[in-house]
Amino acid sequence: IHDDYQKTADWLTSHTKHRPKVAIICGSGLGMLADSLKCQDAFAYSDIPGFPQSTVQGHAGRLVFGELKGKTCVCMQGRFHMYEGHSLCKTTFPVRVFKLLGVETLIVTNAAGSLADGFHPGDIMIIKDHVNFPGLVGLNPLSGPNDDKFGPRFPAMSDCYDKGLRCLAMDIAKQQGVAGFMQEGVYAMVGGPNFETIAEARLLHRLGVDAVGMSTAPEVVVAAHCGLRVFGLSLITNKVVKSYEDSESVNHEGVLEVGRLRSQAVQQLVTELISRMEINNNIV
Ligand SMILES: Nc1nc2ncn(CCNC(CO)CO)c2c(=O)[nH]1
Repeated sequence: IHDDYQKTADWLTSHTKHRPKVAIICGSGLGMLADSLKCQDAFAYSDIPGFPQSTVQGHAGRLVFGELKGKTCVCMQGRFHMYEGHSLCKTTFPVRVFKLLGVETLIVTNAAGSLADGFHPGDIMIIKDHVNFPGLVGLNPLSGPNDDKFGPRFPAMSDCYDKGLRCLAMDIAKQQGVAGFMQEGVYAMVGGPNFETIAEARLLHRLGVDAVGMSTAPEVVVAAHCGLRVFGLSLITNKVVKSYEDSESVNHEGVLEVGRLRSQAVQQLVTELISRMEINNNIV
């Protein structure tokens, strides 16, 4: 289905003059990142051949091209999740399209619940690494015949979150005065759509996971496979319930609320990161 990716890339290339080097995937309640793009060309997912549809509140369903600090970007306002019933090929379809458009760096953002003590709602966690639970049991976007045009049959995943970008992001956070609520940690993907049980939360915590969500890992696996540089961040929207005495329970509205609260800080961090990252002038 390589030509499906190519067909979508060709359709987009014929509908916008923008040739992006950076792609951004906006997580729940973080769609405002696209609003800061200048000279926008925006397309509803429903108008883009081969694109799945967004069905989750807080995920608009628009692909926005534009300029950010002089760098051409493409931004997904709304991502696709396995829990929506999309195949993993579909949830990660845009990543390979971005590769064919000439994108070199992928920035993924998501909302996540925190398991680690010392992580609080409103914190921004730079993703150092992930545990891809669905992938570990074979629910993996790379399953099936390998497409050698994109990458190797057995891709390494030991350095998929670019260290240089993580250091740059932390420096920027210090300069922007937001280091106080910056964290760095391990993100775990669970399938969802239900939130975890207490026993599952305690298991994840025991395994050294710092934050948990229902996305991101498949997109990063596909991005690493085709050689994109990746930076990820999780907006911590709630503390995961780990105690049977705790009456608090999590809900999606609360997740979106924290997104609104921190949207400015996330936007400023990502914008400055994009303006400061070097773009390799690979001739596409
Ligand atoms: N305990 C827990 N708290 C969370 N807060 C946000 N997310 C990320 C999942 N976001 C869903 C539901 O808000 C929408 O994609 C989670 C999660 O997966 N588990």
